[in-house]
Amino acid sequence: MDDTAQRLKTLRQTIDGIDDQILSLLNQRAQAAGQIGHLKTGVLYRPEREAQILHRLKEANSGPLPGASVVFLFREIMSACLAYERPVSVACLGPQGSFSEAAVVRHFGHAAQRRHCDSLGDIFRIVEANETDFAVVPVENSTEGAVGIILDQMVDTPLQACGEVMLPIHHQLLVRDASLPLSEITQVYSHSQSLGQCHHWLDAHLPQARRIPVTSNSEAARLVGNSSEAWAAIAGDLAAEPYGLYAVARHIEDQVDNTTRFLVFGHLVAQPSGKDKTSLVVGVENRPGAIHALLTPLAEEGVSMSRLESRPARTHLWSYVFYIDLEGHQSEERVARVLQEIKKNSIFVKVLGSYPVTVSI
Ligand SMILES: O=C(O)C(=O)C[C@]1(C(=O)O)C=C[C@@H](O)C=C1
Repeated sequence: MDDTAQRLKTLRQTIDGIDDQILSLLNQRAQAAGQIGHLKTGVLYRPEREAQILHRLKEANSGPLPGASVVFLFREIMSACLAYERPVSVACLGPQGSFSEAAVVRHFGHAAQRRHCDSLGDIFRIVEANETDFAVVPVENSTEGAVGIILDQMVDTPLQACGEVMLPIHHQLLVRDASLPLSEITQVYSHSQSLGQCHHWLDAHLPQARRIPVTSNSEAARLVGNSSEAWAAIAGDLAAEPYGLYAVARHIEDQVDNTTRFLVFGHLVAQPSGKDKTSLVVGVENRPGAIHALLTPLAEEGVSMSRLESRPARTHLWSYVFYIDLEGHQSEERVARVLQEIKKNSIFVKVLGSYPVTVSI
């Protein structure tokens, strides 16, 4: 055996020894999680605890593994431990291969059981009926803005927002026959948001193709996979393989940092994690200075606002509701005082929930 082969053998023995230790520790961890599970009632998932664990390990990490890998690995470890206690079930826009499914996996790990829904309209209903523990829904995209139908449903649902997910969105042009020239594609299918996010690329490369919006990107991939027409779908990587499609153009989104923010909804009220956000919907009178009065308490209490979005109220013509994200948990005194003041200056307030800020990877 030469010198290199000997060194390889020794290093692999070292790795085998480490793997044995990791395996034993993982099983000890799963057992501890199982014991915690016996002390709880109802849903076992605890978003604030998971966020604290990920923040702590990311900060404690001295490398050489990057922080993103540490977060990814421990997310999966917690996912497996939670599944050992009892698997969590999550509704998302489907079919298989959607960005919503990618958001579920990014937040809950691969052990989460996914329930694919045909339309955004079904998703809240499924969780409200206790058919799944949680729902993950898209609320805004960095290129296309708010997802209106979800904003409207957030006002009506009795569910609580208990988590957020930031997902980088990279679009691929998917076809059944990889030799099909782009100039022969007659129709391109995708969710309307995704068609909007690839608008310039489509103008430049597929000017002849009709753009057809469907309920989700993965539904577009499914349609194209089932047809022998010269059609294409715009969807993410996850949607290619299940429907026998090939990516003939990659990263076709107009903005390189295209990101979608999702919220997690469930019956659970997330406890403070130390780094939280609170989302609310507020209706104000249509009078001069109403918004100013609404926002003044934020400045006075030093509470930052990370989002302010207006949307027509469906009850009166030309009146608006505002979607506001505040930094902090509603149980913090200064946030509670701000909410009190906002209530005084508005027609109605609905606190959608407080939840840990997404742990970036
Ligand atoms: O600490 C708990 O409450 C646990 O159930 C353990 C654990 C973990 O694996 O660390 C598992 C699932 C929860 O979502 C949070 C944490």
